[in-house]
Amino acid sequence: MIKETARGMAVNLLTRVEVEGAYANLLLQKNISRLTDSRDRQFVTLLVNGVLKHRLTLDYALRKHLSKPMSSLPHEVRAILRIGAFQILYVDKVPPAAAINESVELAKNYPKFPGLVNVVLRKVMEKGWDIPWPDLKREPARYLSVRYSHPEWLILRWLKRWGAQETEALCKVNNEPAQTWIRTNTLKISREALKERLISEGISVELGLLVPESLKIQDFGALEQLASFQEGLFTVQDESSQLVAHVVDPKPGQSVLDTCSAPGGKSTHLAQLMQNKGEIQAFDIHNHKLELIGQLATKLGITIIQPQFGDARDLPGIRLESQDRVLVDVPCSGLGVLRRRADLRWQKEEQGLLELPSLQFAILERAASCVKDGGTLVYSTCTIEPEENFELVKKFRIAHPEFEPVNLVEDLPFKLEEKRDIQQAYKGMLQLMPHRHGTDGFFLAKFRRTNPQE
Ligand SMILES: C[S@@+](CC[C@H](N)C(=O)[O-])C[C@H]1O[C@@H](n2cnc3c(N)ncnc32)[C@H](O)[C@@H]1O
Repeated sequence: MIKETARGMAVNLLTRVEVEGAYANLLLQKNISRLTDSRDRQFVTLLVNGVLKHRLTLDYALRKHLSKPMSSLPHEVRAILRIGAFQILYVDKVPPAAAINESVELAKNYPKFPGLVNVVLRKVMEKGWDIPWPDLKREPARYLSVRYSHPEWLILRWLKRWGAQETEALCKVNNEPAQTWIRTNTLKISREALKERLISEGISVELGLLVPESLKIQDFGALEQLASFQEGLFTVQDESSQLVAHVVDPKPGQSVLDTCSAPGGKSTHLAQLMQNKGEIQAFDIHNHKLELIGQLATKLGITIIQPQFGDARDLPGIRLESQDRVLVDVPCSGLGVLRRRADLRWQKEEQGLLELPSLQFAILERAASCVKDGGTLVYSTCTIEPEENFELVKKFRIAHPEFEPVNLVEDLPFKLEEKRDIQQAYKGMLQLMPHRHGTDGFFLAKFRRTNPQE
């Protein structure tokens, strides 16, 4: 095994991802603390996530300079080449010559390969992006797939729906580094006071524009080590996810049902908005994840959440028409968060996508049955696929005329700018897109149960 410098650890982890099919984020979490310098920890994370995200493009560029197939090389040598090429092509702060020298050093663990690594990476440096690409006009899917490192089946879906320009814009944004957002725990501190506190802890902070609790942070080491984090003054949550609880709009004292709730990001936000008064039944089908809800609630000083083990298609123990507010944050394809989850794009298959809507619909229908007369139902996903979003909502509306859409224009904590967003919001729906809104891809729909006889 290669020595554990930052680059050495990145090679070892990427090899394990490839050979064992291990999850990169879990491997990073487990191993990274062995590096004592926080800059090394950040660098390993950058290399591992960067190589996973850009793997298709990196392999395409490397293959142009290799005389043998990548598959004939040992896994570790492939990882060394990818890490080298990633630094040369994507990381401005590493001089290309340093990237090559460090890669050759790593390759010395594999006696036949330092020469090959040196020659190939020198060519990557010389040629840069100036290599023959597939033709955008003739082979748009292939071009976008290798140029932006996305699976071709996914590009084909998007091209059919949005055309080349919009698909390219989306792919570009998916490859940008994800920003870190946190949510102020307003039960303990105001956003302004938290901002000051974080600045005093050496962190760069910017106020978010979409919701009143969000802050964008930069230049932090390990968040868990900050006193403000340990005191439960905030939790990490993307800004678009923070919108959901505001759209649910629960009031103190109400009964709230969160059908798919682990690890508790939205349940705890709902509790904040309820001033920790009332009752939240938080279901999830994975028992081990329910513990996370309890841990997060305790840390944030929240006592009104009752984690419940159960399938949201059944919701055992929840009476019909008993809840003031119901949130249905369904399991989904996650294709709105490709920027944030480096290897997610390679874990998905089209067949899996096609199977999701029937599960989502079954959950939504059972959840809807729990909404009181006059109560509201919010459906949310972190995807941009219409089958899981608009089309599913349309089917629900046809099957359930007892639910009317709730106009979101007034309900959102920020002002919509684009006409098409406003039109959708009037019909109770909002689709955020990474390339148009700068957020994760996120979908929301809100309905109210009405009594048709009245
Ligand atoms: C999008 S995540 C929920 C995130 C959560 N609302 C939050 O904000 O932290 C979807 C959750 O649904 C759960 N899940 C999947 N199938 C389910 C089912 N049939 N019934 C209940 N929960 C389910 C998963 O375990 C996962 O935790």
